[in-house]
Amino acid sequence: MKIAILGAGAMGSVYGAILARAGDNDVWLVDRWKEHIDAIRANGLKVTGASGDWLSPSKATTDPAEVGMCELVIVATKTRDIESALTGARPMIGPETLVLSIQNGLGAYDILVKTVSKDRLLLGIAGGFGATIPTPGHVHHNGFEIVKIGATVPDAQPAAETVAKLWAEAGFRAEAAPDIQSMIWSKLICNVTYSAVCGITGLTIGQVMETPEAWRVASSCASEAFAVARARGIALSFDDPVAYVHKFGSAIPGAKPSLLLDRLAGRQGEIDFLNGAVADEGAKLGVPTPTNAIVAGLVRAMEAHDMRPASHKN
Ligand SMILES: NC(=O)C1=CN([C@@H]2O[C@H](COP(=O)(O)OP(=O)(O)OC[C@H]3O[C@@H](n4cnc5c(N)ncnc54)[C@H](OP(=O)(O)O)[C@@H]3O)[C@@H](O)[C@H]2O)C=CC1
Ligand SMILES: CC(C)(CO)C(=O)C(=O)O
Repeated sequence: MKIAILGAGAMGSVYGAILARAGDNDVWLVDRWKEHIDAIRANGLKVTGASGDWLSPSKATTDPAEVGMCELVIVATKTRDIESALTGARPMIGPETLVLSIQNGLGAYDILVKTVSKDRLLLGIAGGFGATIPTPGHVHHNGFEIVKIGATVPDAQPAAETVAKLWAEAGFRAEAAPDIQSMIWSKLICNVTYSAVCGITGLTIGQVMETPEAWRVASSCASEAFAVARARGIALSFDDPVAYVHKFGSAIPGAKPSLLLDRLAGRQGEIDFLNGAVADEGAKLGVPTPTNAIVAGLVRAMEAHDMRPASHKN
């Protein structure tokens, strides 16, 4: 299958590398980060971490016109960049192209449906990867846990199953998700546990779990998000959110959530789609979310002053 990864940062690079390794796929990494793309074009994409240490044969470009029409475009930008990335990606997207978008948090769907027809739109989650780009041309991932792919309308469910099979054949633990709300909220509960607390303190996921004061705040974020999901009528496969997020974190203790990586790099993170979104949903439904509201406020204050967590012992 001809596939473009639109936004080949930390996660997009992992997706592209592994899909390209499968052999049958013609995979392009497309990103506006020239240094990263130039490094891949010159030396290949170096992958280290949970899938081993290896060199991926993915092709890479900053120009969607060089790629041309694709059968599948995987959007792996941050949520706030989806719209502009899709606008620039027009040469890769025709009437038959499937668009699979994989972001953490709430908000991607509302942006995507403005430009992608629902019968070609798939949403996904990737859980337990903890990916970073240590240097241009090199992606590292702490884990290799789960990928779920779902349709937003029943007509697109067969496409979700075909695409999930393609990912599984490439080596991902991937499956089609019959209920995308459940898929999105289950992952959101994990993200809001760690994103803001790590982003504020600079601690890794494992360090938050080991530090009682940090863990109290993190698990309170999880419990509040679980209560909001319940109030929204989201079907979840677990009853104990704290045990659920503890198991999630235990698989990637060394990982730094992307919100922390963004803070360390002085970039705006996804707080509005994570803890901020839980607080907004809670306010609409009358479910108290004081911890999520406070940590979201602190992250926004840090972003406003470009405050970065101090370095700490690992
Ligand atoms: N990192 C992780 O471990 C995980 C992240 N996620 C989620 O996956 C999504 C992606 O995260 P992550 O990979 O960490 O993010 P990154 O910031 O590492 O990667 C996103 C890439 O998209 C690029 N981009 C933005 N806009 C465009 C555009 N218009 N055209 C081309 N490229 C563009 C960015 O460039 P630039 O830097 O210039 O903005 C960046 O290189 C997020 O929603 C995140 O929450 C999910 C699971 C795990
Ligand atoms: C690392 C983390 C928790 C946030 O970016 C993540 O979403 C994942 O790897 O599943």
